[in-house]
Parts: sequence; structure tokens; C-alpha cells
Amino acid sequence: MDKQTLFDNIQKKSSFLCVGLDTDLSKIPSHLLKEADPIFEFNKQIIDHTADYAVAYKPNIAFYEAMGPKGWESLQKTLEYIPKDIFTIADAKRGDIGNTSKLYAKAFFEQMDFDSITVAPYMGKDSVSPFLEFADKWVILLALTSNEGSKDFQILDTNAGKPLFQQVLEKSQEWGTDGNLMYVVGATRGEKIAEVRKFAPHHFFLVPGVGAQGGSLEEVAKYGMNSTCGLLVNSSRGIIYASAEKDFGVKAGEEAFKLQKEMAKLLEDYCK
Ligand SMILES: O=c1ccn([C@@H]2O[C@H](COP(=O)(O)O)[C@@H](O)[C@H]2O)c(=O)[nH]1
Repeated sequence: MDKQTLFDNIQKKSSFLCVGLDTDLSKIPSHLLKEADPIFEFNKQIIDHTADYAVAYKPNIAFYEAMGPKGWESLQKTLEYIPKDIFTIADAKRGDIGNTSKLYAKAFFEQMDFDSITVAPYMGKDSVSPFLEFADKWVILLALTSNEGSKDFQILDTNAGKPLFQQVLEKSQEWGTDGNLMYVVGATRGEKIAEVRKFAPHHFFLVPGVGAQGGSLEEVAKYGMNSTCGLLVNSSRGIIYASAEKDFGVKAGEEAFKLQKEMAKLLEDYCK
């Protein structure tokens, strides 16, 4: 999917919501456990009830990998079930020496047909470039993440006299463009999002951290939105575990709708 199509979808749905499919067998309603593929059954209902409000879905690969071959099967079925006009993100946080990265890219872009993958930047250009060689696919590079530990390295000054996240943003723009490279920026970072935006004015940001992690959607839009929206805001647990009962799909849909309504207003206010 190209950048214009993504923005068209955002405008059509008045939404920049990404629904995180972090599906955990120990958290899904117990009546699903008798199904042959409980994970897929859960995801199917979540997708059915949220697809009108979402412009992206983000399965976190850890939740599927942890289940072995059956997990990969559930992931593949889920990916095929997501409507084709909705952007898909493999939240895999990969990145290795070049020949290994190339195979990670083949796994997620060819074996599976994800639109994008999250990549860790810390092994440098040759670890990221293989992912950027695939037409119509995106790399989403970790810049300033939502977790407490992001302070351990990402905000520290480098030899170049700038924080590491800034160095990541500047250097990586020599490798890719705003048409194939996005950045992960945590919703929990508040005003810092404006700083990140300064160094990547035109790129899309994947923003996890609203909902269960307590980030503010209003602040994300205020500090991070640009003229093509430039944001995909993710909520996983806040949506998919809104209910642990048989009505989990309906409740997930209600949570997604709440966020979409807020997003419609924020697009009017800040998408300029
Ligand atoms: O900085 C980051 C990068 C990735 N994540 C991932 O996003 C979701 C958030 O889930 P919630 O349940 O909405 O908190 C999850 O898959 C994380 O691994 C992140 O949170 N922060």
C-alpha cells in the first residue's frame, strides 16, 4: 500500500486507528477454547467488529511465535482474513546482519504478505536496507519507544551531540523515504513527540501506548499530526480485551468506535 492510499483510507474512515492483535490464549473468553483454532476465531470476531473503524491491524508476532507451528498458522489465517484495503503491520522487531535480514524480509513480505514490519535500527544500514528493497512494503523503525526502558539508550546523547533517537531518525532517512519508512514513537512520550516530528516532518509514525499504557490520544495528535495525518495510533489490550465474555467482539467494536470518534475530531483540529 502506498502513502497516498493510506491517507485516503484515513480520510474515508475519519480514523487513524490501528488495532493490535496481541492475542493470548490465557486471556481470550473460555468458550472459544473448544474451537479448533481459538486464536483465529477470536481474531476473526475482533476484525468483524472493528474493521469499520480501523485503518491498520498489528499482530504482535511474539503472541503467535510463542504457540509454535499452530501459532504461525493462526497468524497466516488472520492475515488472510483482514480486509485487503486495511494496512497490516507485522510487529516483529527484526533486524540482523544483511543476509539474515533479507530472509526475515522474505518471511514477512513474501511467505506472508504483510504491508510492513517493525525493525530495530541498532545494527545499522545493512540490517535495515534488505527490508527496504521490497516494492510497496514498509519498514517501521523503532525511534522512541513507549516503554520505561527507552530511557536507557534512546534519549542518551551520542558522540554527535544529539540523542540516539535523533541520530536514528536522521541517519535512516538516508536509507529510505517517507514512502517506505515509518517510525515507532510511543504515545507515552507526550511533548517529546513534537521533537521527533521536527526531525521527520513527513513520515508516518506508528504510535503504541494509548489504552492500557495510558498515553494521551489528544497529546499524540497535538504534537505529532501533520498534513497527511502522519499517525497510526495503536491500541491492543484496551480494545481486544474490553470484555472476557461472549460479547467480547461487540465490546471491542464499541472501544474502537469510541477511539474513532475522538480521532475524527482530532483530524479536523490538527490535520492541516
Ligand atoms: O514502543 C513500543 C513498541 C511496540 N509496542 C507494542 O505495541 C503493543 C501495545 O499494546 P497495548 O496493549 O495497547 O499496550 C504491543 O504489541 C507492544 O509490544 C509498544 O507497546 N511500545
